Amino acid sequence: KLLLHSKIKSGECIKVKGKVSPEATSFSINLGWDETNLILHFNPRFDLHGDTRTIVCNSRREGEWGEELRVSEFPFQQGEETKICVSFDAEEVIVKLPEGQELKFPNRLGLETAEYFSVVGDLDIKSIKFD
Ligand SMILES: C=CCO[C@@H]1O[C@H](CO)[C@@H](O[C@@H]2O[C@H](CO)[C@H](O)[C@H](OCc3cn(-c4n[nH]c(N)n4)nn3)[C@H]2O)[C@H](O)[C@H]1NC(C)=O
Repeated sequence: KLLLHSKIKSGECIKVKGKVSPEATSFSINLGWDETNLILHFNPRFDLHGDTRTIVCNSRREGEWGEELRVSEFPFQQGEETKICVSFDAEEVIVKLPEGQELKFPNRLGLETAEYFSVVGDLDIKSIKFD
């Protein structure tokens, strides 16, 4: 589990490199103001809550989850290295997936700076870089 509390400005790209656990069920990357106010909950599920090999994205406002968006691509493999880049502005959050695909998710809270970034679950973090 990694937790960062630092001012993250829009336009910066947060690059997470890590290795997915061999028996991974899911991991989450969360960006927002604090744990209960998230502009991005990025949750690849290998096998969780009835989802298999599905990326679930959502927002969270004062602890309440918003409407989930499910993504068709699933460019992750258990036991493999992965690299994900997260950036955002007042309108949207952009997640660059390992093979370069870009996932866009509305910034439902309109946050222009983020103070909270966490990585949770079955991902063994190798590095976090702020580009
Ligand atoms: C079909 C039954 C009712 O719908 C289900 O309702 C579940 C509960 O709300 C949904 O799962 C939540 O979905 C949220 C995003 O919308 C979050 O992913 C939530 O997990 C939050 C979480 C995980 N973790 C965590 N800690 N450690 C690890 N490994 N994970 N900490 N907080 C999940 O428990 C789940 O995605 C949702 N499924 C569907 C298909 O809608």
